[in-house]
Amino acid sequence: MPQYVAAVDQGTTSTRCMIFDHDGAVVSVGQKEHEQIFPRAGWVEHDATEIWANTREVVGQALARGNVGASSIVALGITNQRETTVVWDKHTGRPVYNAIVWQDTRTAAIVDQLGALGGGADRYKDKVGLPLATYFAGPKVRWILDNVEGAREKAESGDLLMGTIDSWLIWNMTGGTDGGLHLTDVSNASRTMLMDYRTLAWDAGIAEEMGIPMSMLPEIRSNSEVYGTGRAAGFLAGVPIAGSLGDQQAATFGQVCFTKGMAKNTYGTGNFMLLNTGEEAVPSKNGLLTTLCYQLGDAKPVYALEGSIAVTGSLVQWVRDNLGMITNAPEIEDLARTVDDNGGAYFVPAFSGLFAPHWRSDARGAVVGLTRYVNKGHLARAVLEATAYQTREVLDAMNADSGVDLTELRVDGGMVGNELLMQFQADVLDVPVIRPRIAETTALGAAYAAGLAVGFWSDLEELTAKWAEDKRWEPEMSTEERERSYRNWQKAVTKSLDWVDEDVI
Ligand SMILES: Nc1ncnc2c1ncn2[C@@H]1O[C@H](COP(=O)(O)OP(=O)(O)O)[C@@H](O)[C@H]1O
Ligand SMILES: O=P(O)(O)OC[C@H](O)CO
Repeated sequence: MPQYVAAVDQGTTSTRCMIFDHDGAVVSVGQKEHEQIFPRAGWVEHDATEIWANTREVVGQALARGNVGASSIVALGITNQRETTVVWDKHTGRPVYNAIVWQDTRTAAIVDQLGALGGGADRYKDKVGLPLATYFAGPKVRWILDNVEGAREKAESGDLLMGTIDSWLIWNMTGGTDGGLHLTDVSNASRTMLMDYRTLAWDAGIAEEMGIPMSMLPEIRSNSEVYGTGRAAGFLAGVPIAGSLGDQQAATFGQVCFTKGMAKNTYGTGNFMLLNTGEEAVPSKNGLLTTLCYQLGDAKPVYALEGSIAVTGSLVQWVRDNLGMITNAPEIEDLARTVDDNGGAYFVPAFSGLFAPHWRSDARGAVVGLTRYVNKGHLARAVLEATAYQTREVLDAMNADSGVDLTELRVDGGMVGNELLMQFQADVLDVPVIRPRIAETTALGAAYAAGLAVGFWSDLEELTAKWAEDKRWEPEMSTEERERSYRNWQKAVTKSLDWVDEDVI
């Protein structure tokens, strides 16, 4: 009987289940979008209960579409939108508040207060590798405990659990209120601001400063080991849950960036470039994050430098949903191809402030360079170019921090189907951009981690041999044009800064 590995990819916009065979080929897919909740400007929430229901549904869809029985699944891997935070009651299994999403900026005041204790944005950076920013999970827990009636008392009496989405799903999959396992993995834990990246243990001092009782925190485990088995009704009963990675680390794993100096860039809701720095954690001087890349069982952890960009594909969604300029995301390419250039317009999508390499929560979106000449086509170009320019900022920081001069960039994610963007990206970076044959690298990476843990695949060499190039874009732009347009982008960024103050929501 053929055997398979399943992966659940719980992303910002949708939840997917993908079933892979031994060659790493996709056998079937189930997918469902969930509601994006925007209660106020800058706030972004998900219903964690809906996410768990969707997870069960898409697993059922994938099994049915592939005509695969649960008994043929040798392992399940999980990968997830990172930093998005759930706090739930361990007796009822109900979240006390919606999940606060990674893009949400409501913790700006908490973050400022913590920085004011000394050290500013760098207060915890030496320990956790991250600047104080609204992006990360710890301050989101603090906000829930401060703002949801009764939550702090319950947390202090040990009745509440916190987790990123991996923890929430694993707890539910393994039985929930009936003995569900409360754990997370090193990659997700490294996004909380609560884990010391050297010891891979929670830092009690930081948790205390953030007002988070240690009893809420999950146990930290490696990315590839059998954590437990599926126990929830109707959910892969008895299947080993054997891999868990944050989605960007999973994509790095799926792109087989197993060697120091290899990097990938994922183009989804946001963009995330990760460079494998080997067993050495490299502190950043240029606005990048020092983060866990992966740890396989008892092996030494592998670290990464990461450039996180908050808004890339979600700008295309915004153009579709809020402006109605297009009816689906790929149409932006057709619109952009109606003109030859951006007509002088630059779009800085600082909807959640600016992440790497700026970390400016006071920034907000700006379109500059407008004249009566600019039309919809030019704006569509400016929207796509924003992704490429933000990636250039991150790549420059990556080269400066690591001393590695990247000679090519492996790409994946929903936006890499956009050929115009991929060519412009190669032009702006002046390095070739390469798309792999299996573009679903996030789910693949989680499947690889789970399959390795149960011996379905033997080692990293076997996985490396499965990677194959699909398409490559070579730089074509003149140096003069590249640098001229990039200077304009940098000027546009300055116009988005210093916008939020007490009068501006
Ligand atoms: N052809 C395209 N051109 C531009 N953007 C696209 C295209 N196809 C998808 N996108 C964008 O990519 C994102 C979806 O990518 P995906 O990797 O599925 O995201 P996530 O994992 O973050 O949910 C959406 O934000 C969408 O707007
Ligand atoms: O769900 P994605 O693919 O947009 O990824 C979100 C990131 O993990 C946020 O850090």
